[in-house]
Amino acid sequence: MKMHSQAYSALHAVLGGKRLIAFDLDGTLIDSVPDLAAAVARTLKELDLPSPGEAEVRDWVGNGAAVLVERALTWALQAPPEPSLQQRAYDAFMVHYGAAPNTLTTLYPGVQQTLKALHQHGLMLVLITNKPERFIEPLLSHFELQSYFTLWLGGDSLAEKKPHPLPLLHAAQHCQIPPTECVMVGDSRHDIAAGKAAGFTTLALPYGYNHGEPIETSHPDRVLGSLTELLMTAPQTSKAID
Ligand SMILES: O=C(O)COP(=O)(O)O
Ligand SMILES: [Mg+2]
Repeated sequence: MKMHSQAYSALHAVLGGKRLIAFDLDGTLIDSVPDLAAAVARTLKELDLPSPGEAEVRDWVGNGAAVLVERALTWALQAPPEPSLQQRAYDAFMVHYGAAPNTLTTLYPGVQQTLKALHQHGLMLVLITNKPERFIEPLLSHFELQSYFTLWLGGDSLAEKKPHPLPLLHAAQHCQIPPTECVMVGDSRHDIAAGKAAGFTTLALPYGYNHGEPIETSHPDRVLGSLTELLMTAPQTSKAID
């Protein structure tokens, strides 16, 4: 057990000098796969195709709704879908998910408390997800998180989505904060790649959706055990980056 005098503020160690934190949504703040999987299952059933389970859908999340639907169809057909079927399935998925985006979805532990504390600490918080923009506000509002965010961007808000750095650079510019003072917090290789390309510090969470790969393989600046590690005063451990 380390002495209290050796304790350090993880908030300062991780976020010292930082002014903007960009959060990913699915797999970082919310465990949304149960509702995504239910919407995918309804979509495929409607098309008389076999339905995948949550475990499959978990590995398909990360590149937005169109790619999720395309992966589900490719799995069900064992071949890439024709464009007309892809469009029908996408339209059906948007209706099904839009009708029930928060029935089975839960917040990960410590999310509310961490966002509130960071916001009170004066950090600018933005949300950058690959989820279609129309689903963001209903989810944030359901979980009472929207007041913490200055800006949110979906996968269809701009011309490019993660892993492209555009949404991150757009957020930094919107908030007039240089990328060197910005952090990207996410669960997938797309968050880490976008963060690195934008010149943000990258923090990863290991519990989300990363196509079945450990997030360490994307070499984030630091892997957190949970979001609350951004706030805790903790003894120095091997997890510190420098
Ligand atoms: O919708 C997705 O595919 C992933 O969304 P995320 O960027 O919030 O993880
Ligand atoms: Mg994610």
